[in-house]
Parts: sequence; C-alpha cells; structure tokens
Amino acid sequence: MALVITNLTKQYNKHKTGLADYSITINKGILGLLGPNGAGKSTLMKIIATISKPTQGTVFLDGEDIVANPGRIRKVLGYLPQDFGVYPNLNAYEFLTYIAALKGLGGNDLRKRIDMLLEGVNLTADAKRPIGTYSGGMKQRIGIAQALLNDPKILIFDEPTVGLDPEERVRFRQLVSDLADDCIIILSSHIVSDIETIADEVAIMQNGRLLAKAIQPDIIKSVEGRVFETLIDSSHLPDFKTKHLVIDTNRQKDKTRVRYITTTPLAGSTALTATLEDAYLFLTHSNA
Ligand SMILES: Nc1ncnc2c1ncn2[C@@H]1O[C@H](COP(=O)(O)OP(=O)(O)OP(=O)(O)O)[C@@H](O)[C@H]1O
Repeated sequence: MALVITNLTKQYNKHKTGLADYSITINKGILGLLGPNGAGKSTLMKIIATISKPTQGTVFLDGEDIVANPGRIRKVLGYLPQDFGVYPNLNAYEFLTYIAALKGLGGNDLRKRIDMLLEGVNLTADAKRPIGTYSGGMKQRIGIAQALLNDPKILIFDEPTVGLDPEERVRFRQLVSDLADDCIIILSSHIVSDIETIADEVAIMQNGRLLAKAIQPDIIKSVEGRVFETLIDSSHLPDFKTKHLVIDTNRQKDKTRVRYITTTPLAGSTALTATLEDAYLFLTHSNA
C-alpha cells in the first residue's frame, strides 16, 4: 500500500498558500509530519482525507486517483482532525455508535469493537457520562477512538497528543505502534519529542514545502558533527546568536551554557550527539 503525492499545491487565496508543489511518497508505517505553525501539515492531511481539494497536483492510493475518486480512500480511512468537535450531550457509547452509523458500520460486532476501542483509549470507566463533562485529554481520546472505528488502513491524526498527559501519550504510542505493521499512519505535531518517540519516518515541512523526509537517523545525519556546547558570558549571547544557530541556553548567573550548531565552533566547545530537534531547527532555520 502506498500513497503517491505529486506536485500538490493548495492556494487558499491570493496571499495564502497552504502547500506549494509538494511531492512525497508514503508507505506503510508511521510518518511524523513536523513543522512550525502554518507549515501546511493540516492542509496536507485534509487533502489526503479528501476533506479539501488541491488547487493542483495529484494523490494516488495504489494507483487510484483519490482526488477524482474520494470513495476509494474514505472506506479505509480513519481521521482525527485538529478541531475535532464532539456532541456534549452524548456519552462515549452513544457518540461512537452515532459515528459508526455515519460511516455505515453496524452488525453484531459493533458493540464489541466499541468496547475494545474504549478500553484502548482508557475510557471504559467514563463511557456512560456525557462527553461535555470530559477533560480536554479525554475528548482527544474519544477522537482517537472514533478514527479507529472502521478498522482503517490509513490513519491520519492531526496533532493527536494535544491535551494528553504523559501516561496517555505512552498509551497512544502503544496503540499506534500496534497498528503500524499493517497501516499507513500519518501524524502531525510541532513538538519534536512527540514525533521522535512515535514515528519511523519524519517529514519536515515549512511554508508549504517539504524540507526533508527520511528515517530519523538519516534526518539527524544532516547536523552530525556540528552540534556543540560551550559556556559564554551571558552578555555575549546576543552577538553569539548572530554567528551560530543557538538551540538551547541555560543561564547560570553571569555565564550561559549554550547548545549550538555551527561549522566553526568556539575553542574549548564540547561536541555533542545530534538529536532530531537539532536537525529540525537546523533545517527550518536554513530554509527560513
Ligand atoms: N481555510 C483557510 N483559508 C486561508 N488560509 C488558510 C486556510 N487554512 C490554512 N490556511 C493557511 O495555510 C497555511 C498552512 O496552514 P496549515 O493549517 O495547513 O498549517 P499547519 O502546519 O497545520 O499549522 P498548525 O500547526 O498551526 O495547525 C497557513 O499560512 C494558514 O494560514
């Protein structure tokens, strides 16, 4: 199974471009879309989910044009939009039953599937109370459950970890990796650590363009040997920032410990092991 996206452009209006000549091939496994606000992550996901049409370009699923024939992908799609709305007066059971009806799902197994999904997102104990009384994280979890109702083969999660506490993030990661062998899973975040722990491959986006797409070690290679740490006078920090890409600072009285990326390190700097965050900040700054 493969999604082949070619020269995709979404022009919202004269001034707003969602995607600009974007091409990518997505295979089975977990692809993390990483990019700053406005990079085009949601736009890409909406087009794949056939909620939005591209201005130009094509999306093929196993050789079939899904822009022209959205029915092909809708049957096998699970989608959690960023602005997922719920019906506050329905409880979790009623809500999932309602979504199942919209998706044309029914039969004897439906109840069992809903029970299993509620268990998977840790909502069994709260399944009988109105969703309006849920916390943000619980609403997000019911959103994750509805995306899985039809046993999808393509899963699209727009910012799925928003509002989840650390324990729920671990549970979500587990749920997603259990599905990854058999599905294309695309998830977005602007939080590097979320993507780092979940995704096999990472696609870094900015301004509607794809800056890099590879497995994590290959993305990290772009900054290997260029990440350093040093201690400088805090008063020198503004000048230091004009010469090197500063990733992180830790102020200690009048000195500041700086993690930075450069090809010309200061004498006495310590070389550090590069991380996905280093590579992400390097790529997005170099292409800003
Ligand atoms: N309906 C719309 N009308 C006009 N412009 C839009 C619309 N939706 C998105 N955009 C613009 O398209 C660009 C990409 O937005 P998009 O929401 O896809 O980015 P994103 O990477 O998902 O960002 P975020 O993390 O903030 O959700 C932004 O400049 C945004 O303002």
